[in-house]
Amino acid sequence: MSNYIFAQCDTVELVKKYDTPLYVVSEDYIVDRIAEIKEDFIEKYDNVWAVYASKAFLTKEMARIVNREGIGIDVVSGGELYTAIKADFPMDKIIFHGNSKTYEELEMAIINEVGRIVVDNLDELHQLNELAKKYDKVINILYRITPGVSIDTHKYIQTGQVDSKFGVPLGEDRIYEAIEKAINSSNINLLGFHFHVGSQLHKNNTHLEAIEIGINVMREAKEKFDFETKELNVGGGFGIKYADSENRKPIAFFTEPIMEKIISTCSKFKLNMPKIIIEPGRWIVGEAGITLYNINSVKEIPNIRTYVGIDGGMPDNPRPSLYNAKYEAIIANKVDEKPTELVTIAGKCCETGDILIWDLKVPKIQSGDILAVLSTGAYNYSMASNYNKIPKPAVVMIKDGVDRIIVKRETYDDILRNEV
Ligand SMILES: Cc1ncc(COP(=O)(O)O)c(C=O)c1O
Ligand SMILES: N[C@@H](CCCC[NH3+])C(=O)O
Repeated sequence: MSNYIFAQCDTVELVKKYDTPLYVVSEDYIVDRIAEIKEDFIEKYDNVWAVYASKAFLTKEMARIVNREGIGIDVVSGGELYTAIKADFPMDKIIFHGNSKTYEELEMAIINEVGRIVVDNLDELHQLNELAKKYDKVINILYRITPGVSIDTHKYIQTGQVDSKFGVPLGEDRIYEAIEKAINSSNINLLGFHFHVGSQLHKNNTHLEAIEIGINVMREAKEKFDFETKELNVGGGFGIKYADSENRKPIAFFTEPIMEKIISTCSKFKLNMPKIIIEPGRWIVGEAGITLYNINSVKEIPNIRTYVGIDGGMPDNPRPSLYNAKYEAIIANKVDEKPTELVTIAGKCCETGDILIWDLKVPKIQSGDILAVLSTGAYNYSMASNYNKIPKPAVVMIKDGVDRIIVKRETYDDILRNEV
């Protein structure tokens, strides 16, 4: 009987060593994805750049890996910025996002000389300019625009539609008022524009539609204010494989048409080519991760369904309950056995909706078996909570078949550390 091998490691042995639930992340996979971005995007075109959207998965070690591989990082909160600082990430390679940044977060970004701040609204611009004056700095910014496109993904992970909390809306010339204000702000250096249309996209048409809209803003800004756009950041959102019916596309599937479209549209309108930035998160790390669980119980409701209770669920992976996200899984200690039954993988929270997988085909299983849920590298550890006072799992990173702990398992005392 053989066990499931992930990133050259026997997952059952990992469980013996580190216990469950356990996030396991392949460094080799992450390095391969970044290498693909370098080869097919960064080295292929002039004046382009990639930053990793760290909200997908961020630890100090992840920031060190991304830095070593030579791309930038996007952060979206003081906490993510702090993690990057503690990992000695070069501050000029950081882009700071966020639709509702606090005064303290803006101040932190300024003091630490973050490379670019993506400004979401005019209140933020005003605060930033005042803070920049206080610290006698000039801040590089991009405006996040809301392109107003329709997006083929779950409603909760669409971002670029007209009715969105993200970015400066394009209706009623709001963006031109914002551009003029930025140009006239003493301590602001407007570099250009950013949009992010949505996440887990398997088609490239939405990016292309948004590019047309973005370049139109560039064109009008040139006409109205003689403003030359130096940077256009087209966001991330490139999809990965979760279910068997999906496939991760090569990065070039997105970047080639993106670059073609930008080059041809800029040339049509006689605009200089700006620096083009992409921000993949999930695409770099999603398939790099799996989660290992112990099966606690197998409960059959005759003629209805069989619930398989595991030692994790919603707190370590909220995506199924939040977005109805689908996952594939295997029984790690029974990979050679034929799937014969259909079961439902139930999380351990006191919550009916805490179901990780509704229908999973498995061989005959029993308590003590190990479940490996696949493609959990993105938005699992980073979205984990302590609901029901459940400690967060450890994270093990694997390189060349050698495992090392990068985040220790939380203890009950860790959960209570700030309580009086
Ligand atoms: C501004 C921005 N950039 C990049 C990303 C990365 O998204 P993904 O992980 O889907 O590539 C997101 C999240 O959707 C985002 O909001
Ligand atoms: N957290 C989401 C995506 C949000 C991406 C950031 N805007 C997910 O798991 O799919």
